[in-house]
Amino acid sequence: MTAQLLDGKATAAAIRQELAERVAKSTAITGRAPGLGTVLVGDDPGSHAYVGGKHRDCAQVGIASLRRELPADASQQQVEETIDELNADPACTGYIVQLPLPRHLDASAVLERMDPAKDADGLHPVNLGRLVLGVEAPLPCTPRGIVELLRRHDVPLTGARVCVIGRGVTVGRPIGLLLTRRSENATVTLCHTGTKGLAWHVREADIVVAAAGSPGLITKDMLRPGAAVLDVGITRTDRGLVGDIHPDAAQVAGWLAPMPGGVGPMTRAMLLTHVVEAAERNANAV
Ligand SMILES: Nc1nc(=O)c2c([nH]1)NC[C@@H]1CN(c3ccc(C(=O)N[C@@H](CCC(=O)O)C(=O)O)cc3)C=[N+]21
Repeated sequence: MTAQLLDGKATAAAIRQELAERVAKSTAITGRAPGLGTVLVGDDPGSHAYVGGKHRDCAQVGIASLRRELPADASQQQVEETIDELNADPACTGYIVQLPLPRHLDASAVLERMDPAKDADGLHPVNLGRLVLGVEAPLPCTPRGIVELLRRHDVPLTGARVCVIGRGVTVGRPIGLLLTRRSENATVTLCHTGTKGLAWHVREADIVVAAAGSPGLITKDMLRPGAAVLDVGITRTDRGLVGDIHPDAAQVAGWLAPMPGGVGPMTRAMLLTHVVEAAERNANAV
């Protein structure tokens, strides 16, 4: 067997087309295109590349770009002033603070200073709290992108056994909250570096979400034949970008979201979706 493709690249392109129509409508009502702000501190080439990709996506769907770039030695106060400015700017519909921030900065204090209504990443503590409570809010982009990718490929979620590997705040920690909502109704096991018998947990799963940042961690012998496998890991090596799923896994999996071309483009599409949803809320208030 060779796995069917969970094609994040094509799915994200389809979502961008849908969003372009919605942007045109909300812009007609409010008289202003939605704007995505990005706050980028320092000169990490990876971060610059990611932020560049987000603004390319914006241009495609008619969202304006508000780029804020600060030097690697920017002070906490400088970063917080940038946050205050975006909170107050009516041209900024939603924004993100590109993570990680340089180590001398207090990232939690920066995130908490954001207006939760402008949180395009769904990572503001108020919005994460709303996710726990089941109150509507922008969702973390990668988990929402994963659910959307599975839905659009008709991978069944109700009753599915999902094994998540990794407990990071952007993916592993929140995805269980999405997938165990009544509307998704999956059963989720969260594995991490302290897990005993990882292979056993993975083999039980109908859906495997690998978000550990450990290259080639999930091998074909660990998988239940036919499982849907999603690669969320990205590690930069001298061989280029390497995911958490070993390439051989495609021989056993029923579905595969590869890296690149799987979850990454979906994450970006969900970021745009949050900006459009915020713009539509603004248009409804007109
Ligand atoms: N506040 C914040 N929000 C984020 O969402 C955020 C962040 N900080 N910091 C870094 C991580 C990483 N991340 C990626 C998003 C898309 C791709 C993506 O589109 N990847 C392409 C390949 C890109 C390439 O070739 O470099 C793909 O998988 O096909 C990758 C990584 C978002 N992050």
